[in-house]
Formats: sequence, C-alpha cells, structure tokens
Amino acid sequence: MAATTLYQSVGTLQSCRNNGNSGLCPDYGHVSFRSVSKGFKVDVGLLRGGSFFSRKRSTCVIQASASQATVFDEASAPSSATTSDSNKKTSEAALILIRHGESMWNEKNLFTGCVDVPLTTKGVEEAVEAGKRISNIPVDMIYTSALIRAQMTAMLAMTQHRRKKVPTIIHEESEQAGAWSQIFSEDTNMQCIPVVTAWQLNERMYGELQGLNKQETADKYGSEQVHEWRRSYDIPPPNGESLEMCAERAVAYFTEHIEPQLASGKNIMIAAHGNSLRSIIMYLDKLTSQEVISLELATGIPMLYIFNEGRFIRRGSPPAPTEATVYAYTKKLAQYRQKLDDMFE
Ligand SMILES: O=C(O)[C@@H](CO)OP(=O)(O)O
Repeated sequence: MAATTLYQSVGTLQSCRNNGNSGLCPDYGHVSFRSVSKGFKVDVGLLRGGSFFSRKRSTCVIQASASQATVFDEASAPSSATTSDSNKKTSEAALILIRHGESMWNEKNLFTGCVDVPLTTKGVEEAVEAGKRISNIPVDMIYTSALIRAQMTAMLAMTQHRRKKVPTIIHEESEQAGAWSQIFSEDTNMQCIPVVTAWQLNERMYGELQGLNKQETADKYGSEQVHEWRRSYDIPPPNGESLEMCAERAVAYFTEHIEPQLASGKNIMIAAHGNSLRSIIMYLDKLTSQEVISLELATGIPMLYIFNEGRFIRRGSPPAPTEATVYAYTKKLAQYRQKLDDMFE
C-alpha cells in the first residue's frame, strides 16, 4: 500500500464548502467529522464521485498536520466493498489487537505470566477507553486468551461499541457445555459476537519468576539478566517460555485459526497479552528477533491492522473520541462508520 499523507487531502478538503457533518467529497470521497475546539475532526475514506449531503450548515475547516495520519491509497482498496459487518465479497478485513488493561499484578510490579489475575480499576478504565477507540470499527469475532484479564478487557471494550452487538463466549470445554449454551433465535444470534477463548494466546509462561517482584528480582540477579529474561527472543526465564517458545503456540494458533477467518472477510479483535501479542506482531510486521526486543506494548491501547489480499497493513491506534487528530479509514471502514452514523445519530 502506498500511503499518501493527509496533508495532500487536506488541501482539497479545505476547498470544499460543506453543509453537514458527513458526506461525500467529489474529489476525495467520504468524509465525516465532528467539531473539536479548532476546526473539525475528519475521517477520510476514499470514494470517488458523489456529492455532499447535509445535516446542518457549517464550513469545513480542517486543521491537521501531515504527521498526524495517513490516508489509505484507493488503488489498493478493494473495489466491491459493502457496508455489512462481515463482508465476504472482498478479502479485506480489520484486525484489532488489544493488550489487556492494567492487572492487579501489573500494579504490584509482579511477574504474572500464566497466573490468572483480574484488572485493577485503572485497567477497567483503560479497557473502556480502548473500546471507545474502536467503537466505529466492525468486529465479527473476538479471540481472547484463557485468562480473565484479557477476557475482561474484551468484554469491557465491547460495551462501548456503537453497533451494540453482544459478545458471547463460546463454550466448547465439553459437549454438554456447548449444548447448554446454545441460542435458539436466529435474530438474537445475528446480534451476538462469538468470543473464542484460547490458551494458546495466553501470556508467556514466566516459569519460576511468576509471582516475584520485578524490581527485587533485578536487585537480586542484576538488571541485565532480568532484561534478558524479559525481552530476549530465545532465552527463557528459569523453567519458563522464551518469546520464541510463546510464538510457537501463539503464532501457530493465529495462522491456523484466526487468519482463515480474516481471509473470509471476518473482522477480528484479539485481546491478549504483552508477550503473546509481541510474538503475533513480530509475525504480522515481519520483525526480526533483534527488532522484537525493543517492541513494547502499552496496556489497553488497541492497534489496528488491515488484512488485504493476504497482507497485513499496520494502521496504528485509532484515536480516542476526544482527540483532535485525524484518522483515515479504508473505504470499507468508512462505509461501516457511515452506516453507524445513519443508524444511531
Ligand atoms: O509479568 C508479565 O506477565 C509480563 C507482562 O506484564 O511482564 P513483562 O513486561 O516482564 O513481559
């Protein structure tokens, strides 16, 4: 994908006299924006042709810098996008990755790994904020680890989604669990998002470091040794998993179970962990074992990828609704957002 800077589009959009808060620009396509203190927030999805339609009168003054966003190149966008949540006509799909919000052991600075601890209040708030950032992005299926902090994050994030579909955990631990959690209404089923839990997406197993304080461990073994355990690619902590070992199960799960769903047009959210997501990002971004060392993921910040014709295109983190920045959607995502605007505003 060749990304063009927003600056180029801003020039054209500034010359548009706009009558509403959403519409089609003759040159640059779909635009929707909301008032911010200086000018407007604008989302740009490239669609050719069309004309503006109006909700209320205003003049389009867009203030943004080239560094704030990029615009998806129309040439690489699929030509037959529709506005359905799950689009089987094209191979384009959205992939959202979220590291869980702050856990009670993050707060205490303890090595956590596969110990199953919940979010703190701050973690709950981070998950809700993450949900606001992705509230306009379609989600057809959710994958989480088997750990409660990732599951809480996914569920809390979805409370903010504008589409208001209900995430429902798929229970396949036994035949009975599957049978007892069936839904008998097709309409209700259509308003649900299946949530698949998979241990393969768990945090890497931290071995004998689990439950130890990170600072005390660094004081005891030296910060270089601890940094090696925490961030090297192939050196495991005592009796634990290295990132490489974690990648073997997390990336295998991703390629076997999640990638085929993306290829069929399903929009996917994955809520998981610092290291299981680092290993998946290493695969998506083709990072080397050297490059992944410096990859750090913040808690509760969603990252968006577009899966298009078998390629993963990194799109960064969608902005929070309060941020006066510019974010460019793909044509398909812009249409989805427009549909939400039409349905709910
Ligand atoms: O303790 C853990 O399980 C992880 C994530 O919180 O820590 P680290 O940042 O050392 O990989």
